[in-house]
Amino acid sequence: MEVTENFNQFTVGNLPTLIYVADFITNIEETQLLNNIYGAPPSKWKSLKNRRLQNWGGVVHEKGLLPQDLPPWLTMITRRIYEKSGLFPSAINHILINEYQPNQGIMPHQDGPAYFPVVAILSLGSPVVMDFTPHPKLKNNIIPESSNGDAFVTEKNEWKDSHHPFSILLMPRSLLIFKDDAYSGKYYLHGIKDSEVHQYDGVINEVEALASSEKDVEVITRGDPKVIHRTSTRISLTCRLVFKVHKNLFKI
Ligand SMILES: O=C(O)CCC(=O)C(=O)O
Ligand SMILES: [Fe+2]
Repeated sequence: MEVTENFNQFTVGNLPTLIYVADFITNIEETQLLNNIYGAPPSKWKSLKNRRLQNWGGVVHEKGLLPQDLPPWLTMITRRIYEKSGLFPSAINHILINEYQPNQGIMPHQDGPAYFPVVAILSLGSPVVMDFTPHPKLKNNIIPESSNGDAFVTEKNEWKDSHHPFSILLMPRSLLIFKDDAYSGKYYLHGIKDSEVHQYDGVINEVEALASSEKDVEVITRGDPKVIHRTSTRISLTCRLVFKVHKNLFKI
């Protein structure tokens, strides 16, 4: 599937295919989303070792999705991503909402096999740097994590010659979409460091990200080194499509 003309202008880096859209939502929409997320019943949160998450759209199993209707405050966003990107073959039906404290992150991983291989991540709150690392050659250290069907992999410093590590700065209200090599666990893992200071020297989208950052300027040091001070919580919405949807639990 081709990126819509509308979104083609937002591709960043040299790799197929990363798209960074600054200010995909407004400040008001960001506040409304945060109100809805924190207004959800406390039981909606699941605590992991290094972050909390909410799962929306149903439970992802190896064999597909046991679907649950998405609330309108989420479909308002997923419909916009679906329509503007042109990258999903049908409507987005699964959203993982991750919450990170300033000293929390997500270890390098590839997204699970149940998903159509395109992911859209909407960022709210504190900026962070996401790192893309070439997949380790050694595959004997995969640690499965059951919460969302994703496979997590411990870090190694080996990579294929043609694929080098790179990073991307994720500002609040921005949308990141990646697919192809950047998505495929064969080539890259993505992760976020669990440190309160993130260096953004050399990120592939520095110009695009900083162009819209006036009001976030207090957390960004433009000197040497270029760093972000993560002073507040970050929330991300990981929006994906699970192709196989099971209407009936007992047929799985
Ligand atoms: O929080 C993020 O930006 C990344 C989340 C992620 O990679 C995932 O949920 O699989
Ligand atoms: Fe991921």
